[in-house]
Amino acid sequence: MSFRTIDAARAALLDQELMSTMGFSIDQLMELAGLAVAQAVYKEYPPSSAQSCLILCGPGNNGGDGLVAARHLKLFGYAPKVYYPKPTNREIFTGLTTQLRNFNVPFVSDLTPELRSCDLIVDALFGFSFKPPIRKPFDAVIESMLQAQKNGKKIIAVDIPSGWDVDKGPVTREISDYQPDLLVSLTAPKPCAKLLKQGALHYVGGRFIDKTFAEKWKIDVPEYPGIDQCAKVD
Ligand SMILES: NC(=O)C1=CN([C@@H]2O[C@H](COP(=O)(O)OP(=O)(O)OC[C@H]3O[C@@H](n4cnc5c(N)ncnc54)[C@H](O)[C@@H]3O)[C@@H](O)[C@H]2O)[C@H](O)CC1
Ligand SMILES: [K+]
Repeated sequence: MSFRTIDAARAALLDQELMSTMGFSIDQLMELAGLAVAQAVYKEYPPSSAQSCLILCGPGNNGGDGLVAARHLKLFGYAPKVYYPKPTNREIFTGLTTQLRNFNVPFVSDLTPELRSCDLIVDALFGFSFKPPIRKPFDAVIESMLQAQKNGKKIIAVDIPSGWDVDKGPVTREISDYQPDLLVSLTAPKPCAKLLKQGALHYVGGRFIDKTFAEKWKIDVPEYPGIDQCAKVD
């Protein structure tokens, strides 16, 4: 695993620079991030092999990436459902939820039956701003998600496997055995990505930086194939 990483503190600074001197808006970045996640899902688990996806969305921007991914997954031919227990009132999030309602994507509140019936779980609970330990109600959500994985469901983690310390990995007891089946790192992998188990699938997405910007931050721009929004990390 010879990729370069960016730690939690610098990832937040990089994000701020993208949205200040680089001239991006959060909507743009989130759209490209969520699209990258949906594309990585499609590449590894095409709708011919897996149809129903449960998207678990947290209270921050990681959850927003999940909402965007849900819309693209629907357009790609999946049957996504969204679990979003702590929705925020910020305009970008209310817009994303309105879009999903207009796309007839169901918002579900009873997690247990949904985890039982889905094929894929998208873990968009927490990203690079997560600080352990996990607070309620998300401790129980993550526990149920891990139980579903033991029952054969595949987990796609958005940016960080939720509950992992961004820089140190699965340090707390509750999530010590959590390993996603697929991780989609956004902009660049965080240090915890080095702790993915052998054989786990790993992509980088968030195709919004060029080589000059990447060099300044000492990260890599992956070799995105053609017009793809995500690239596999070997
Ligand atoms: N440049 C990029 O790559 C982009 C990445 N994006 C995504 O944004 C997240 C980071 O988003 P942020 O809003 O800063 O934070 P999080 O989503 O990680 O979570 C904040 C949220 O979670 C709560 N929280 C924190 N710790 C805990 C805890 N222990 N228990 C319970 N709740 C907790 C906190 O209160 C907040 O509400 C990044 O990872 C990418 O996925 C952007 O979408 C686009 C640019
Ligand atoms: K996540």
